[in-house]
Amino acid sequence: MYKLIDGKVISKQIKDELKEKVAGLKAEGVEICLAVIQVGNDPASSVYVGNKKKACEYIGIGSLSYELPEETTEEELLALIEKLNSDDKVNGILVQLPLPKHIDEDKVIKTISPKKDVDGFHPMSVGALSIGQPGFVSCTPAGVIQLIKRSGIEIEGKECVVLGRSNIVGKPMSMLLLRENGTVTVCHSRTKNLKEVCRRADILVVAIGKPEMIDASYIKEGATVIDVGIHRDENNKLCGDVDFESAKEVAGAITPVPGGVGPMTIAMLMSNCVESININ
Ligand SMILES: NC(=O)C1=CN([C@@H]2O[C@H](COP(=O)(O)OP(=O)(O)OC[C@H]3O[C@@H](n4cnc5c(N)ncnc54)[C@H](OP(=O)(O)O)[C@@H]3O)[C@@H](O)[C@H]2O)C=CC1
Ligand SMILES: Nc1nc(=O)c2c([nH]1)NC[C@@H]1CN(c3ccc(C(=O)N[C@@H](CCC(=O)O)C(=O)O)cc3)C=[N+]21
Repeated sequence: MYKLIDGKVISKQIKDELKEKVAGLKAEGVEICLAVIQVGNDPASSVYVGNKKKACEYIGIGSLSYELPEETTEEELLALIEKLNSDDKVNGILVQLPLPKHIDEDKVIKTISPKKDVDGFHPMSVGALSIGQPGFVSCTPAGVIQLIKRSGIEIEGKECVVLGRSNIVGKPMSMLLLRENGTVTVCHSRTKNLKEVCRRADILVVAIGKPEMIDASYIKEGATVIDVGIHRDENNKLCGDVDFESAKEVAGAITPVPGGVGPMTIAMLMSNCVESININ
């Protein structure tokens, strides 16, 4: 029998803890504010941005929303970020990705002040994470760690396999598991014997962006399986990178999609916003 790791329940716990903290800060006259920028109107991005605004309201964090047209130039976007960087009332800045092709994402990420980088994507934040210094940690991998820990699963000494090496999920995920004293292997599209490597994992984190690719044959009996992937089919139904129905037969614990990692990403974004007062 597998244990379902419920991201809705765990993210609610985290948001309730933050809500209490924010109320305490308000009583001391400290207000927190997140600025969210969306360029264009990709429907998936609009859902995420909407969820972020709802979470801010629930916790008591102020939010400023900038919905810019698809044709916005890179210069215009950078100018807005600079303005928000120097606005003392703004604690965190989030630019929803992906951006339209004519805008250089790396340049945008680098322009956000590391003090307001609540996504944890700035090279300074990533560097700080890799050498164990304080800084913002990317929300999705931070959420995965919370899911594992709050489910009572130990990471220390475990064989952890991360499937995917992107800058926003796979790489920071491997750094965080290492920080928790896991023994970490990172796999990617050039990995040989992928199945065999995955089957060594006590903890398997999947972030490859391939709908339901990972079935039971990749999973060791009793392993913890965390599915970061999120895909929407033509009927608007969501699925992950893991074939849940197959995987649940061998996994010891597993996250669903939806209701797994997704809600945690937002809870950790809120956590980073609250953290930002210690950085400013
Ligand atoms: N729930 C949430 O909050 C979030 C969910 N996501 C979802 O997570 C998934 C991953 O996102 P992201 O990291 O941005 O994706 P990317 O496409 O940036 O990276 C995918 C990674 O998987 C590797 N990969 C792809 N195909 C294979 C394969 N067949 N075998 C082995 N490795 C493979 C790639 O290898 P290589 O480097 O060699 O190309 C790459 O490292 C997506 O479904 C995305 O939608 C992302 C962010 C947040
Ligand atoms: N600057 C930036 N930061 C991000 O953190 C960022 C981003 N850009 N671009 C896109 C990805 C993806 N992402 C998700 C957030 C919430 C859910 C989420 O709430 N998912 C719900 C379902 C929501 C739905 O119905 O679609 C769930 O899995 O249960 C999913 C994915 C953040 N990302």
